[in-house]
Amino acid sequence: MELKFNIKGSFKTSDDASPATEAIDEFINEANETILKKGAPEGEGANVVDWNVDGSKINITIESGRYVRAHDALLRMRKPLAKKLGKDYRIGIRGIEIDSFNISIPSENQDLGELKIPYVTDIDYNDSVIKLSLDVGESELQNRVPDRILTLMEDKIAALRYGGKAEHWEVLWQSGKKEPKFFDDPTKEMMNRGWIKRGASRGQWIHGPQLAKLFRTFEKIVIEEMLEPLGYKEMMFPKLIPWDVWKKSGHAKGVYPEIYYVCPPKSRDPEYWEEVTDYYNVTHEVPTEKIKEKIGEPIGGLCYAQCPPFWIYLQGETIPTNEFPLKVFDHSGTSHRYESGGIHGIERVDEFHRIEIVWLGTHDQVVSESKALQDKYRHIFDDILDLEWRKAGVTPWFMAQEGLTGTSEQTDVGTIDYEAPLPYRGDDGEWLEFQNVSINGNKYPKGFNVKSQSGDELWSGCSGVGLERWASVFLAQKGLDPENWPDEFVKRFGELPEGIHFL
Ligand SMILES: Nc1ncnc2c1ncn2[C@@H]1O[C@H](COS(=O)(=O)NC(=O)[C@@H](N)CO)[C@@H](O)[C@H]1O
Ligand SMILES: [Zn+2]
Repeated sequence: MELKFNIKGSFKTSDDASPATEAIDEFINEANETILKKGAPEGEGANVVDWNVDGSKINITIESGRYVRAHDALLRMRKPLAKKLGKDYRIGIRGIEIDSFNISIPSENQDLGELKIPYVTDIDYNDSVIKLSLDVGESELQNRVPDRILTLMEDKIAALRYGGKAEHWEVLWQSGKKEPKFFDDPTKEMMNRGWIKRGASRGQWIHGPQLAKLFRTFEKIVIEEMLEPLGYKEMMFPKLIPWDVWKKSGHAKGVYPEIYYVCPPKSRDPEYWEEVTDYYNVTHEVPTEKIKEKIGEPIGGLCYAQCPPFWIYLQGETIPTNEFPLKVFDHSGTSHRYESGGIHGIERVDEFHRIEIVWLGTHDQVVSESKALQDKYRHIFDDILDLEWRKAGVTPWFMAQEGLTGTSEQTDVGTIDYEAPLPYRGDDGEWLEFQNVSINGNKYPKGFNVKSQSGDELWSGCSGVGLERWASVFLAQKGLDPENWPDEFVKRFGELPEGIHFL
């Protein structure tokens, strides 16, 4: 059974179209041979399988497969038919009405669960076919809504077929084994020594002077040993992300379960909020139900991937060829993800600190910049932090964040995860991803319409350095006592600051 479109609709005419029945018959027979086959492979295309004139309505039934889809066929017919009726009978076509629209999709997998898809009024599962009934009008046809519904359904069926295909993962490089200096959970040890305390919010920590200095030393090393020598310039990217950015970065396709949403107040007028402030002042409870009525729709959310908002800076611009490769980085604020349940140490938190590195240029420039960064990272992890670590090729981060698995068709596009063992997890404990380097192909320059004066296709890459993750790995392998830390690191760290003491 093939994919099938079936549409029953009508052209509404300005006058009774019965006198034109002969001409309409001629038109439809010809259309079945010409415009309804144009662009379709041999034997494919659309067919008018039934029609009749009923006063000022020309009722029509069109069937098709994947090529020249029934709704496209209907739209293709409108203009030439109107021309013919206008010229010979002075009858106009006022519009298109859709009485029924069905898409039948062959699929062995039927358990798609309870789906709520816009414009889909019914989903009927019978032997290996999923039949969708759509309730759409002419403007939805113009806006390609049926095609997007089909793509969405085929993605869902494909995801089922791969059975949530395991994430792509292959080791690319591995350092030598290193003797651990420490075997406990660094988060527990840091809490014992007052280096950190839990923040008031879910998955959030407050970093004491010791850990803050560790983070700042990591940043100093990344900037001095890598970003400055490679010519990266610091910028400051926004941390409140509106939907428009996530629509262009692709996150709007599937990041909803993990976003910390942001809703603005409906009014700044203190009087508008008086009921809320009075309620709190009397009860010392925050009336969130009342607040919900007084705030608007979410305008987006807190920073999630850190690089997307940067692209608004370049959006719509053409950049001189000799400016490439453009190289920037940001570490101006926190990222927030509503991570899955379970309390984790600082390895997986809802609020984290990251250096986001972004570079763009031609394909060759982006690939060679990625290699240059990887060389510097190796120098940092081998010669300064003295870590045991490895690199693994994985599903590109931006695909994973759109709910996709597998790898990109574009060669050279992909993400390299940097992973390290945490001795306290035991010999076969899961290694922790502590940063990554990605080549994102043309996705961002295209998504944000950024051009090069040369007209070459622009590519970009990004690398995320998670400071909580670096700290987790470094402290898990080296412990919290600077006398056990590598000299090259201590040289850059200096003295361990005194923390705050409690009685
Ligand atoms: N929940 C989290 N807690 C701590 N660090 C995190 C968390 N999520 C991501 N990170 C850090 O951020 C890095 C990059 O995150 S990512 O989702 O893999 N990639 C991206 O978002 C890319 N834009 C590169 O930053 C991770 O390697 C990790 O170091
Ligand atoms: Zn990024």
